[in-house]
Amino acid sequence: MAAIETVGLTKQYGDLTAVDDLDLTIEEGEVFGFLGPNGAGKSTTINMLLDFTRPSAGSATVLGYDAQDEADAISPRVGVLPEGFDIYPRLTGRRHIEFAIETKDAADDPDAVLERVGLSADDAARPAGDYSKGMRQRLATGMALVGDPDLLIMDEPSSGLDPHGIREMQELVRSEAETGTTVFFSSHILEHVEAVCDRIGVLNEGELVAVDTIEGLRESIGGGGTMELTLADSADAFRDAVGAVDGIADVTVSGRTLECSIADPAAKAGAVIALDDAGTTVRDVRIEDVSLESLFTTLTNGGDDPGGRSTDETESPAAATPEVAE
Ligand SMILES: Nc1ncnc2c1ncn2[C@@H]1O[C@H](COP(=O)(O)OP(=O)(O)OP(=O)(O)O)[C@@H](O)[C@H]1O
Repeated sequence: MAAIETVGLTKQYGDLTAVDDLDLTIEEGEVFGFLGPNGAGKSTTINMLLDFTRPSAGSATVLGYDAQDEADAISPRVGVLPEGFDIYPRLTGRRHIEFAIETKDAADDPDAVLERVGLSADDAARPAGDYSKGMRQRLATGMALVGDPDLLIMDEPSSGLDPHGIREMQELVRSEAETGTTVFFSSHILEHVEAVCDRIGVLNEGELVAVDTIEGLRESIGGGGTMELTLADSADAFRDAVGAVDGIADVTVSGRTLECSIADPAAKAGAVIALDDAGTTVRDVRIEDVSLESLFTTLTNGGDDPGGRSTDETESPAAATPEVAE
């Protein structure tokens, strides 16, 4: 059974198609990164999965249940970290966790949950209204983890976290996945997605423009990346030998160094062999894969332009705020 499956899922706001005919399957136990520039439709998709907003067309199942007709069966098994999570300012962190435990009728130990998300006993005793953004994010994550959900849906989980917190979040996501939890998280911070996801889907202007592993995506846009080879001899005499290798393009020479663009990952070994055959010794090799940043830019035509879309934005509800069913 797929953890999430959408078929032709579409959301229209007036003339704006926020999510356009989305077909997506996420398997159980997978860590899936849902990537896209601002306004791409990530939160709208999440809101439809959680029945916070109704699709204009298409359907979705979550943990085998229809996201709209059987939402009551889904919610106890899903942990949600909404974008822009609203805290109750006067309640302590601990009380928030206790509240989540009561609501989900779970048996978690609040202290264990707080520890898991890196909130100390002192922090937990303070009103959440005094928390920093990162502490609020930790608290929201703790609330999402209550009840050992089968599916974690996280909207921008690293928002507000410092580098240490981001690493902890990544470890937490991986350890949840190791226990069989499916993790679906949206982000536009590419490195975070790269660090933890089995696969990513890239949404652009409401349309799914790619779904693959990061490696697969790199290959699909032509491998990419560069290789720098430092030789024992002056590199100029070996430019042609390496340039003749299939999958190597744009060779530039500087002293004993050759820098090659890689169009096919298999060309890396081929280049080293060709240089050896040509009679020189390769002293050092540095490979730089195409960055996820440039991959993202390629897939989203710049990535920073939610424009081209209608501007009749009214409100963009956070996942925490269910929209009145239309
Ligand atoms: N309630 C609403 N009414 C009108 N338009 C909306 C509403 N909610 C979202 N939209 C529009 O739908 C599009 C997708 O928004 P969404 O919040 O899903 O994007 P996102 O990918 O989550 O963006 P971000 O990364 O900035 O959070 C945007 O153009 C947004 O303005």
